[in-house]
Amino acid sequence: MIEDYRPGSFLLTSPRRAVLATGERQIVTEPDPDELAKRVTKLLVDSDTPVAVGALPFDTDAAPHIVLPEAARWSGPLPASPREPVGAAVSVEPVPSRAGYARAVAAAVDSLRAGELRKVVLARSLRLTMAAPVDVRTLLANLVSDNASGFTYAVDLPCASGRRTLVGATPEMLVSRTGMTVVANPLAGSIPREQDPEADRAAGESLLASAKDRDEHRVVVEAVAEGLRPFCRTLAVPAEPSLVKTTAVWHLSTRIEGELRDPGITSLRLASALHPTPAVCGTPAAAARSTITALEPFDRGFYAGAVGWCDADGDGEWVVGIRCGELTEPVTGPSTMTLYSGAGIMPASVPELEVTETSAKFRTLLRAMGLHLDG
Ligand SMILES: C=C(O[C@H]1C=CC=C(C(=O)O)[C@@H]1O)C(=O)O
Repeated sequence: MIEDYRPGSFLLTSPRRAVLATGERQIVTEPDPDELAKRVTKLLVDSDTPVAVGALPFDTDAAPHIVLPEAARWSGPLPASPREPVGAAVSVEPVPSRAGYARAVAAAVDSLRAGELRKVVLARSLRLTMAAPVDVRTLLANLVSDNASGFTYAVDLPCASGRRTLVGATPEMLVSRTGMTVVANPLAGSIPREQDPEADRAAGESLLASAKDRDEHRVVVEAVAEGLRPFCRTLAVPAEPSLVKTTAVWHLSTRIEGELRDPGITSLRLASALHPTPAVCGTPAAAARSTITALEPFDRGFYAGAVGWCDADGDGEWVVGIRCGELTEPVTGPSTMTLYSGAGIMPASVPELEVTETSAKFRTLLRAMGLHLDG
């Protein structure tokens, strides 16, 4: 299926299936969640378009980008393929610097200890100026090969001229709806993987035992359960997190499953009810958002948003838009790829460890691009 990806297409793969959508019949940018879900469902029911695809930005006041494509098709999980080079970077600019990020984390820890906040997620970026155009199809194939148990995606984003594409491989599913069954799988609490298998296992176990990480995780599970409860007749929330791993990091994970009260609630409506969870924002959400605005020197755009699809029955799958880069291809001049990586900050956070954790998270994209850089 990846062979058929073209610039401008939408692709989302999961361990169960992949969806590829091409062309744009209509774009919906309504920010109100109820209105957005209603409008998209009406367009799907009134047309022969099988699915709507797209992304919600991090900022819930900003416009979503939901597309009714010309054509869409599903396949089973995508196979791994031989790795191919993607392209070299001529310059790499960390924004903020690693030291600047450590200072922002220290400032957030001060606010957390003062009791204004319970948790906040702070991100940093790496701006890569590319020596040659990036072949997104090859990048996607490399991401799929490295992240068989994750969700690889490419979304075309609104752009005044040239092209902007969000590309990534996230381990985190925000929410899926299949008939009356709703599943959410929040992740939060992380530790970098180790090369040595014994040390790697020990790192995972230390994460599972870490009080700071379990608190950081609990905040997200509580918010997701609270967000789903009004829509669900039943909701099963495991008391204990489990471990999941990507090639770069271990995470704490909790799979929540519920049964919908009302078949009219679509996967898109559920996604916008949950987004942004404290896995990307914090608690309380409004205070966390102001802290993010004050401490991060960039606009997140669609990083830490949601990416997914919704069909005419309301079924669909939405993932958290992390472990990604935003590729900007201007009409003239070099392409840039801005990678984003964030970490949940708690009162017990140590700034240098959050720098190391965000470095490890950059590796998902750096590795798939064939770049051996220490972000
Ligand atoms: C915000 C990111 O990760 C989130 C998801 C899983 C674990 C996280 C953590 O442990 O900090 C983050 O909350 C990111 O990768 O940019």
